[in-house]
Amino acid sequence: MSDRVVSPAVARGAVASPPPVLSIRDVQRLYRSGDTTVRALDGVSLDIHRGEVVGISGPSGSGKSTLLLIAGLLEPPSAGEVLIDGRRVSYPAADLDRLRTFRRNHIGFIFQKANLIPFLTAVENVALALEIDHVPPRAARAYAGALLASLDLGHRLDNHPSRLSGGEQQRVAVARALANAPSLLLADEPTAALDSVRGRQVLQLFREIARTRQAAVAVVTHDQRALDLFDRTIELSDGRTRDVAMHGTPGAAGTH
Ligand SMILES: Nc1ncnc2c1ncn2[C@@H]1O[C@H](COP(=O)(O)OP(=O)(O)OP(=O)(O)O)[C@@H](O)[C@H]1O
Repeated sequence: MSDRVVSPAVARGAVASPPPVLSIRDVQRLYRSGDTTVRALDGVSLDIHRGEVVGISGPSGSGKSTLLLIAGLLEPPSAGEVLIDGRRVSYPAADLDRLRTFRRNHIGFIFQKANLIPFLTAVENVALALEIDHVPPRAARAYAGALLASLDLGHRLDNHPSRLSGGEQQRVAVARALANAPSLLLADEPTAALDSVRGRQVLQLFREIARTRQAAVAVVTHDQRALDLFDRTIELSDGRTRDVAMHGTPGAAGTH
């Protein structure tokens, strides 16, 4: 029996289900250099829902990073549109500078390198993300500490990055990305600098985050060994999506 309680209104279809956290609709991205035009994305559409962890793979130059830049509202598409939590936020003429606060509150970014500030401790690195958002320092520090503890870093709060392992640094970066409780996490090769055991731990952490925080997570990865940890994998080839391999229903991918 399912332990999910569904209201009668939802059961009879009277209440619409929530929109996808990320919806990319027929997006193109062209880059011009001199006389040549590169079609980095050529008509990509995809939805990612709450609780889902989706892998994005494909050969070098297939458009993966461009897709994340557009999903993260860091670049506008040349055509098409991007909706976050049902709101149309990015399209060719969109002024993305005006979305800075929206971006901070809806999207968390994780990169290959943790990029922590070396002279701040782990807890200070995470608290800074909150202070930028006008959370008072004491409250920011308390929340950052609790967040790090929830990622098994409670014993590392006062360590500087140089005293942390690569996997620990990446978990601090994950905590920093989660600080503003985003509904969408975008990770670009987050495990590339880690060995396979620590890489899997970070991906398992994403699964946990998707489940417990009902976030949507998109992870660009080259790592074929990690594909079983995604609910779905979207493959890009020459700026187009190819085969979408389903590994199961959202939240059902391996926790092994
Ligand atoms: N700023 C830019 N100016 C011109 N061309 C670009 C720019 N950014 C990306 N491209 C081109 O767009 C295409 C897609 O690049 P993108 O970085 O998205 O691919 P990728 O799949 O992330 O590659 P990799 O796995 O090597 O990081 C490539 O042909 C690339 O050269």
